[in-house]
Amino acid sequence: MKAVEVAGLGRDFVSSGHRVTALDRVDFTVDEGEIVALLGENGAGKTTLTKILATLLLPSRGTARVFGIDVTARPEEVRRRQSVVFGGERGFYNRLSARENLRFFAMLNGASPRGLRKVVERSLESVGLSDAADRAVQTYSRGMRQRLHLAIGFATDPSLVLLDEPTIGLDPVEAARLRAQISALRDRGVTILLTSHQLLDVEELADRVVALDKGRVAEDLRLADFARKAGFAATIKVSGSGAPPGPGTYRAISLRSREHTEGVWTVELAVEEWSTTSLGEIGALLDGCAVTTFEVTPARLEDSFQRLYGVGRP
Ligand SMILES: Nc1ncnc2c1ncn2[C@@H]1O[C@H](COP(=O)(O)OP(=O)(O)OP(=O)(O)O)[C@@H](O)[C@H]1O
Repeated sequence: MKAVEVAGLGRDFVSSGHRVTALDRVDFTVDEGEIVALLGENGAGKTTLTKILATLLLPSRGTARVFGIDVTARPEEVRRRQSVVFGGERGFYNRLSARENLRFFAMLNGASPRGLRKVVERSLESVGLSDAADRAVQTYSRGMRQRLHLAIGFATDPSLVLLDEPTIGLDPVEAARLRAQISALRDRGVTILLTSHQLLDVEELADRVVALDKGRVAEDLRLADFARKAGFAATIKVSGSGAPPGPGTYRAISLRSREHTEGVWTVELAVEEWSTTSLGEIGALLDGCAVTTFEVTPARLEDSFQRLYGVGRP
C-alpha cells in the first residue's frame, strides 16, 4: 500500500475577488518507508499540499489518501497515523520543561498513559535532549527547539511524518546533527514527506524529489536521476607532469579548463554521465600522460538544479 496517494488534487483560493489556483491536477505517490522531498519556489503550492495532507485544509477537487485513508472523508483516522512537524519558535509551553512539553503533547497526540514515561525518555534520548530535559523551553536555542519539535513529532510512532523546513535557521553543525537524527528516526521505517528549500537536507535525506511549479508537478524523480537529467554527473580534476593532454573532441565529457605552468599541467573535465563512452574518452584523453593526481567530485543536487533551472530554484 502507498503511504501517500494524491490524484487530480486541486485547491483554489479567492483573494481580493480573484481566484488563485494554488494546486492544479496534482498526482503523485509516496511509498512506505520512503523520504520524498517536496520542492518548489515560493508560492508553488507546497504549504497548501502539506496542509491538505495534514487535514488542516480541504481540497477543492481530487483526492488525497494516507495509507489508503481519504483525508477528507476520515480525517481523524489519518491524524492517528501521522504527525506534522512544522517547527519554528512556537508550539510549546515555554515555561514548562522539555520533558513536560513532550509528555503533554505525546498524550494529546494519542500516546497511552501506560508506557508514557518510556516513550518520553526514548524520544528525548533520540534527539540528544536527555541532559537538558528539565530546563524550561524558553531557555532553549533554536536548534534545541527544532530537536524538541522532532521528538514530539516522532514520539507516538507515526507511520507518516510531514516535516517542514527542519533545518531552517540552524548553524551548519546543528543542521548536520538534526539531519543525522532524522536519518536515524527514518530507520524505524517511518515515511517522511519533507518540505525544504535547503538542498543539503534534500540531498542527504531524500530518496525522491517531487518539484511543484505554479501548483503543478513539474518533476517527480529519484535523486540520482536529477544528475542524469541535468546532463552532469561529476567533475574531474587531473594534474600531471610532462606533456599535457591534447584538446580532442569528445561526446560524453567536456573540457572545462586547462592550465600548464612550470612543467605541471591541470585539466578540469565535466562528465555528463558515467558510461563506457565517458570512461573510454577519459582514458583516451589521458593516454600517454604522466598523471599525478586524479580528483573526482560527484555533481551536487545544487549543480543539477542550477543546470536545469538556472539560479534561484527551488
Ligand atoms: N489563504 C490563502 N488565500 C489566498 N491565497 C492563498 C492562500 N494560501 C495560499 N495562497 C496562494 O496559493 C499559492 C500557493 O501558496 P503556498 O503557500 O501553498 O506556496 P508554498 O510553495 O508553500 O510557498 P512558500 O515556499 O513561500 O511557503 C500562492 O499563490 C499563495 O499566494
